Amino acid sequence: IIGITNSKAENFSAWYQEVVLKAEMVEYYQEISGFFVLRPLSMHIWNTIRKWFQGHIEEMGVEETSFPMFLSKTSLDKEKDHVEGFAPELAWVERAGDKKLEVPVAIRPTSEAVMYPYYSKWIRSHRDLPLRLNQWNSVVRWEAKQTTPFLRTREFLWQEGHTAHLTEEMASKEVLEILELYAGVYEQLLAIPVVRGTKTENEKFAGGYYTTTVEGYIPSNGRGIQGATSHALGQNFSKIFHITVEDPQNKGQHVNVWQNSWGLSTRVIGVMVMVHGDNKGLVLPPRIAQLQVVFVPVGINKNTSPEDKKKHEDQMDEMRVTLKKAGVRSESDWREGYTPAWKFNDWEMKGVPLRLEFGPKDAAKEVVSYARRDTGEKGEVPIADLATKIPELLETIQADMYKKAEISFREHRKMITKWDDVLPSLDEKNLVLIPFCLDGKCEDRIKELTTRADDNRDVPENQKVPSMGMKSLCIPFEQPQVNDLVPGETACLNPECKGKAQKWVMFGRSY
Ligand SMILES: O=C1CCCN[C@@H]1CCCn1cnc2cc(F)c(Cl)cc2c1=O
Ligand SMILES: [Mg+2]
Repeated sequence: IIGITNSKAENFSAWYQEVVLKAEMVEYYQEISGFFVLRPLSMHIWNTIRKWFQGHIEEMGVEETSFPMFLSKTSLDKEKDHVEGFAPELAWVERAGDKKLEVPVAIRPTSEAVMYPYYSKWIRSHRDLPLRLNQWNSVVRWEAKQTTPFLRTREFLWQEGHTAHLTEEMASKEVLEILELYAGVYEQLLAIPVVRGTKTENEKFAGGYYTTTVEGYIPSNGRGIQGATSHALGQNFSKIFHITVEDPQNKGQHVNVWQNSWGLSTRVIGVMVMVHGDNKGLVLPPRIAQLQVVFVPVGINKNTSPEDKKKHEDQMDEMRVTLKKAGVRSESDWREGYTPAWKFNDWEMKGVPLRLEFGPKDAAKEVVSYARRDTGEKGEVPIADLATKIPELLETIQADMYKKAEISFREHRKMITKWDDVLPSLDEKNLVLIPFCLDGKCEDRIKELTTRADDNRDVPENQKVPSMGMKSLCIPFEQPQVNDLVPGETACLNPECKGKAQKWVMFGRSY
């Protein structure tokens, strides 16, 4: 059979793996586990994101760089306090050919330690600021947990931006500008809504000052997922790596620069698959679809005369030219020996946003019949109107996909003011907004209190209720304007906590 055999609702992880394989997005790298091949469909999505993001950061004055992919042990030891937690993820090269390396080198898991010694060398005067460099590369983190395509892989493509500023204000302004671009990648390109906020102390980048984040929501299992992060590093790294400039305000004094670092990875593709995919397979938002429209000839068979077939082909080619001029990426599927129905399934599995069926009856009426991949809605478009109606239809599909995901996310963000309502709400696939004291120990306890003893043993796979506890996802910039939380007065929701709530914090089971 072609098509997806796993049901998204019944077995989400099996469904996901089947979709990314059958839609020809990835291949498992059989030789070494945790690594994957990105195939053209995925690379088109990544390159569309890259072009969009690159255009925007160039406007901001960010320049591109490329640093070596290896870290020396010495430079890693400089920041050993924050590296220690990550040590198990580091991949090392100990030998070249049959020669042992004097000093083993690590493959970059991120590039702070590679880049910042050179920031120290290049940044002398405040006129060298702001220094803003970004690199598009891949990094390796030898994950111990189960890997899965796009979402958790031992190597992934990303961009990592690293900037240095004279003042905290200039740095913090950029942190938010970049975060807004990350939100744009999700909301403008991938039709996925995200909540913008700040990470709590427990969840932020330990080496940094504060972390801002865009958080996504996966309706199938009600879990939150970190979309991308934009960190203010404060002066932490400029102290470690001695990146200073002479203070223009008072000569002779040296100040440590204020730094940011920000990253978005191919994880975004996995989020898109999970949010929009269905039981027929991938559903691609038109703006990132390599193939936006596929023409499938119908009503053509062995009884069709050669001249009629030729005429039909010419008409379809003409329509494709019209669409190309209108900026629409389309193909015709003239594969021999496959029925239209087979072709419909195949293109639906690959997520093509819009199918145009064209047969002799359509030709006689001078129309083409369409079928939307997101809703299945069918209709007709006069051939004469293709150049305007098809781009409009694609934009409608893009907007409707976003709207559907936005409603689903909004309806599954619940403000909770009674502790006993938390678990039932999580079990209904919600994220929760709770009055929280912001204390890291309290957060640890909340995770424990919401971890269900694994009494799922005898429950069939698709009824298994996740037993994982809830983590904080972010402190949303947009705080609910209700008087259920008076900062410093309302109690923290954790029944064991004596503290006072400071903020509404979004918690949930998460990736
Ligand atoms: O998230 C970003 C955006 C782009 C630039 N970097 C930051 C922070 C990265 C944190 N992080 C994340 N993972 C790591 C894994 C490691 F093995 C080591 Cl040694 C360090 C880290 C580590 O610092
Ligand atoms: Mg990690």
